[in-house]
Amino acid sequence: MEIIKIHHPIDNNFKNNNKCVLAMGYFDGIHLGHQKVIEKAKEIAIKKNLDLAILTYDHKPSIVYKQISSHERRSITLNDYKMKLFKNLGVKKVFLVNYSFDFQNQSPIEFVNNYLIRFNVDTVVAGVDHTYGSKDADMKNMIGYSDGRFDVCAVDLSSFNDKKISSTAVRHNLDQGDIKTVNNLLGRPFKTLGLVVHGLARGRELGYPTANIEHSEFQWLPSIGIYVVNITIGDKTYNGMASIGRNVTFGDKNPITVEINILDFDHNIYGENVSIDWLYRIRGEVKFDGVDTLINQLSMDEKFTRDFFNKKRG
Ligand SMILES: Cc1cc2nc3c(=O)[nH]c(=O)nc-3n(C[C@H](O)[C@H](O)[C@H](O)COP(=O)(O)O)c2cc1C
Ligand SMILES: Nc1ncnc2c1ncn2[C@@H]1O[C@H](COP(=O)(O)OP(=O)(O)O)[C@@H](O)[C@H]1O
Repeated sequence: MEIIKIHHPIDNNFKNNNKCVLAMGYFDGIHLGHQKVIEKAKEIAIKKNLDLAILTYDHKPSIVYKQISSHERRSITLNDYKMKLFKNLGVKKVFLVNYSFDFQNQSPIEFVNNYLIRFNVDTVVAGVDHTYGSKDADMKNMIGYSDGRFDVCAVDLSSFNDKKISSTAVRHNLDQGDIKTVNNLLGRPFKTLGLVVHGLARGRELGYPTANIEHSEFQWLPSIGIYVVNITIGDKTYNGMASIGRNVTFGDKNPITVEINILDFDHNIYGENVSIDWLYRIRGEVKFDGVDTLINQLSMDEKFTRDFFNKKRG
């Protein structure tokens, strides 16, 4: 898969040689609704024997419109992982556009002429509610802007349990810690990438060593709580139980850390790049009155986690 980074204004000489079917969107999360849009584009591309391409943006378009908090600034899928998911969906080419004030300030017809025509589009596919800049830049009007030069396909919104599937819904459920719903909306386990760093070396004294995972500040994480996870190191995947929290038993002012005790595992993994699949929320974080009650709870969490994986297998 080729990734073409574009800064506005796009080079006058830019021309994509192969005709393509283009799916457009920021696609944060690549949830089932996004997948339906990309699958539709893929279906058309296969039928017409053309390349499947994506037009997406390097950061959230909303940062151009207003000041957003560092909490809102985060994404469900960071760019590297997003590109991997596109590749898995059969995408040949990604046009990764720097979303800036000048880019969004183009008129819709300028956007079509500057970008879509240069991308050599045969068909443009997006969700019915997709917009691509200022006023009137919607999918209904796209047919007029195309002026017969390409086809336009607006894909109906997908729903789950009668509710619209959206990135907002995924983020809301992450904030609620409702991983089961998150994973239903994504159609796969929610995944984050991170690096194993040193903590306070308290875990091994508790009998539950925990790999401390450093994340990108731009990664949207599940809310504080205890979760069943899979952790992948290299090409091996292990079962584990994770804590996202402030380790409140040891003080109220600790920073939020992500820590994972890996079951049936005993190895030094500092410095490993790992990926975590978030599978189930066990409970909230509790301030215990001492180390013994925390250890007792950890052994119950371990039992819950083992049962979870045994049931999955059975
Ligand atoms: C499954 C699991 C559940 C945990 N639950 C709690 C909890 O409810 N309350 C708490 O204060 N700490 C909890 N912890 C965090 C431990 O306090 C933490 O792992 C320990 O302080 C080790 O920290 P260290 O990695 O800095 O050595 C939990 C950790 C794990 C792995
Ligand atoms: N079962 C295990 N789960 C997690 N980490 C383990 C395990 N066995 C060994 N380790 C190693 O021990 C480290 C965690 O030990 P811990 O005492 O909690 O120290 P720290 O506070 O530095 O994380 C991990 O980063 C990893 O290198």
